[in-house]
Amino acid sequence: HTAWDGLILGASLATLDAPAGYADILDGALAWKDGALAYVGPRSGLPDAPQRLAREVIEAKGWITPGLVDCHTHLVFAGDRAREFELRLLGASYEDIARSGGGILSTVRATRAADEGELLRQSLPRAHALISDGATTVEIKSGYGLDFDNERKMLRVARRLEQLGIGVRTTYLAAHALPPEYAGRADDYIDAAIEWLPKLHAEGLVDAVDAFCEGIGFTPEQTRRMFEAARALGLPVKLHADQLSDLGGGALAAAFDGLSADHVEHTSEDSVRAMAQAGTVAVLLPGAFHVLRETALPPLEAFRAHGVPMAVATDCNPGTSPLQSLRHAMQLACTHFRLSPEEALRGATVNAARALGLHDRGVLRVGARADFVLWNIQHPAELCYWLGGRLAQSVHAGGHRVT
Ligand SMILES: O=C(O)CC[C@@H]1NC(=O)NC1=O
Ligand SMILES: [Fe+3]
Repeated sequence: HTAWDGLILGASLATLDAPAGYADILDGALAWKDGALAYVGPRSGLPDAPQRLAREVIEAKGWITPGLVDCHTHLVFAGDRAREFELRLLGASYEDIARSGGGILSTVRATRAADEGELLRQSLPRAHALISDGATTVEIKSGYGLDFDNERKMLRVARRLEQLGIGVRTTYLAAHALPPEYAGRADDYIDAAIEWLPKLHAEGLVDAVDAFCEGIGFTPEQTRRMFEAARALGLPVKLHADQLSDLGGGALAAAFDGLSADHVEHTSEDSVRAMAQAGTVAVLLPGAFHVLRETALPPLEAFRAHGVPMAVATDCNPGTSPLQSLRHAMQLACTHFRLSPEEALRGATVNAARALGLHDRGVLRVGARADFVLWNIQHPAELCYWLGGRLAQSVHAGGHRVT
């Protein structure tokens, strides 16, 4: 279990008889000041920590971990696609549905029809669900608006979810699908999406830029143009890469020093090498793999062999991954991708923060954001073991208790 080093702050005194090898176990006490962790370590050394918290930790039968970071979600959207779920169970493929005007475009129609307040109202329950299962930072993409006003509306709603006390990082994903008004004119649409970007960035609505590089999405050349526009504004990039086929998406993200390449089921070993070279994180999305009944596994051994950090995220979206628990995504990553529970937890904390270009969270250390979760578990592997259930006793973000 020494591989857990650096991940688990420690256990309450009640569980100090935890499995041998948890060399870094402390008595789980911690303190914060102004939203950052001011002290971690034995309770006896606590300077001015809130005694209430110290008592809660020490007397709880639980473990503390860093707050979970969900580094890939589409959680702002209107409507749902339950009917499509039925059609896929009757044999329709995801691509068939997309090509016949359903899929992403049906969510685009619903999202365009909802005003900002309604979009926020429909998105709040999904954000609350992620938080109640341990998420304290959530990445949220646009990509169901596909015109300036509606992409802006989505990004504004994403920013407003910070009202829940969590960290929010926004990603501009106008290059998610071709809207009907640009049917057959993908290059013209990319021109328009590039034109909207600086205006949205000027309003403080964009933290990163993404694209769906796929046969049913955009070409590598169109993706490259989107990325060049991001680079011109100093914005980092990430990519929906090699999800259904190998278009060299992993290498394309790496060529722009991308924060991450996501999905990566069909990513080649050459792309893995390029990702390792660039420090690009591989974001595994086992929810979409599971729901689409995908069979191609991401090149996990290549990621491990080349030292590409692996993150795990929900990809919370109405089509391929209507998943509202990052802990459940961790379970799926272990079951489908054979990640160890330690790799899955690292993938939802340290590596997920890295996939967002953040270094002040995903780990418990002095000076980091005071984001942490107190779990009702006796062993950290339980986070990946239990399907469902409510394991989080309390969730703390930026020095405030959010659940
Ligand atoms: O089906 C949806 O609504 C989004 C699907 C999601 N977007 C993407 O580029 N790949 C996905 O799995
Ligand atoms: Fe996605």
